[in-house]
Amino acid sequence: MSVKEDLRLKLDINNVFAEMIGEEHGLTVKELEDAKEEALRAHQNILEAEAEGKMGFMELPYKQEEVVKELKETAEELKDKFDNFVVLGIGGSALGNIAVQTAINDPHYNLFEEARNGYPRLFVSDNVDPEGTKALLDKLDPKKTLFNVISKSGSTAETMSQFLLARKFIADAVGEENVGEHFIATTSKDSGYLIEIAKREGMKKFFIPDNVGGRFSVLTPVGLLSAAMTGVDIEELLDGAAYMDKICREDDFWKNPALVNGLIQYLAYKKGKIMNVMMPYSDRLRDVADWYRQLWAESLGKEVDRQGNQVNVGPTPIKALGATDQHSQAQLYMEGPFDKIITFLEVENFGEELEIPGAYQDLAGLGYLGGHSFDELINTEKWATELALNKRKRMNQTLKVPEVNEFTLGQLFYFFEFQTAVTGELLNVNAFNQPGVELGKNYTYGIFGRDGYQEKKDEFENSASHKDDLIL
Ligand SMILES: O=P(O)(O)OC[C@H]1O[C@H](O)[C@H](O)[C@@H](O)[C@@H]1O
Repeated sequence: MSVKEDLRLKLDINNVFAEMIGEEHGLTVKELEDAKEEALRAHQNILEAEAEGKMGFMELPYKQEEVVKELKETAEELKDKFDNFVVLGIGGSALGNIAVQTAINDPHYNLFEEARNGYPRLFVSDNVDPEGTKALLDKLDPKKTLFNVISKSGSTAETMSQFLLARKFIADAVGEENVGEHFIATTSKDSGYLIEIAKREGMKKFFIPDNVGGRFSVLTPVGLLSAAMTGVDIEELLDGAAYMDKICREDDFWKNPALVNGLIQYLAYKKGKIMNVMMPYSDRLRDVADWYRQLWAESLGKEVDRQGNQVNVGPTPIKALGATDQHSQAQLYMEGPFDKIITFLEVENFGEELEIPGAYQDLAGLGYLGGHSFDELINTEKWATELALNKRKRMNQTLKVPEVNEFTLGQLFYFFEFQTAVTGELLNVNAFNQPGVELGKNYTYGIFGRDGYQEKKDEFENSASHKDDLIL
């Protein structure tokens, strides 16, 4: 067995079957068998769309040699020049960066980390809360700070507002003429304002392929630059994705976990499991669940199907963290409505063997802990939760991650992206647009636009939908 085989993700779907959790709430193997042709058709459609150049995310593991070289050179050149590397982006232009950072560099990654191993500190600023935004700038020495503005559209209000502020912050410190050296733009090659600005200011630029949507873009320079700047092995990330891609191309249904799971998710949804919980038992995978939430929600939550019929479909993704949320969410998952399918992410080997010291042997309810290790404890808690869910007839399954590293993380990203495409096909929706979000963006623009902000705000507040609001 090669080293890479040792690192292959394993999907354990036993606990979705009726034999395990009961006729009424589970799926039967026959149901999957009967529907497997639908999944294979979905698979075929995806491969055909890929051949037409419409599935950009599937090209990423293979077609980025030049980009990877440039990313690595850039990181090598700039990592010593700057103490701080700040990503300005939102949604698909932020969540992947955070997920990589938490998984590979620091399981407790947050905005205020210390510098490590000669790499700059990474900050990801993905909101426009005035206090948070100001607090971040207060932490930075502008002369030692490099911003990476990420926006595929190049016009997202939150990101561009942050950019305008960051630009002034830098210009005030180093002068207008040097602004460009403190910014890298990651955007579409030829649409939107960011590319125009990048050219004007002489910024370094990286591009997001047109056929890769924001939420599928973690393995483009969107996610790869901050990874490279902080010492993550980006080639291993892409190798992991390529390895999973091969598995996802398998046209024997039962050998293709993305097909099997895409179909399970679809059938579960049809059976009323409209809530989709992702629960890693691992701090490192905490933000993968957050990244997945956007992927699943924006891809599958749709008003119309491919033929334009109103359908209003979409499972609601929920993120949880084991064991923490056993003490917050588990009660609902165990006894609440039968409307959930839970996916656990289980890590087989943690990087740390931490023993629980033995003491108080005379106290039976405590003495049993000593001598075990924390990795035994967290996984035992996961197994116990799984058993309790089975006893309550709750559909659940486990994706086993041999260990968390770049190669397995690349597999995880790719697996979920492919599975999302499959479930989108089965739901007969376009998994690659987000018209609902665009409407909100347009309203922001309409209200916030240059002229008459106050009048428009008053009009909005007095509009019919707000008139009857209860004022506390
Ligand atoms: O990268 P940008 O164009 O700035 O887009 C950032 C985000 O904007 C919207 O909210 C879209 O629905 C997301 O899919 C996207 O990731």
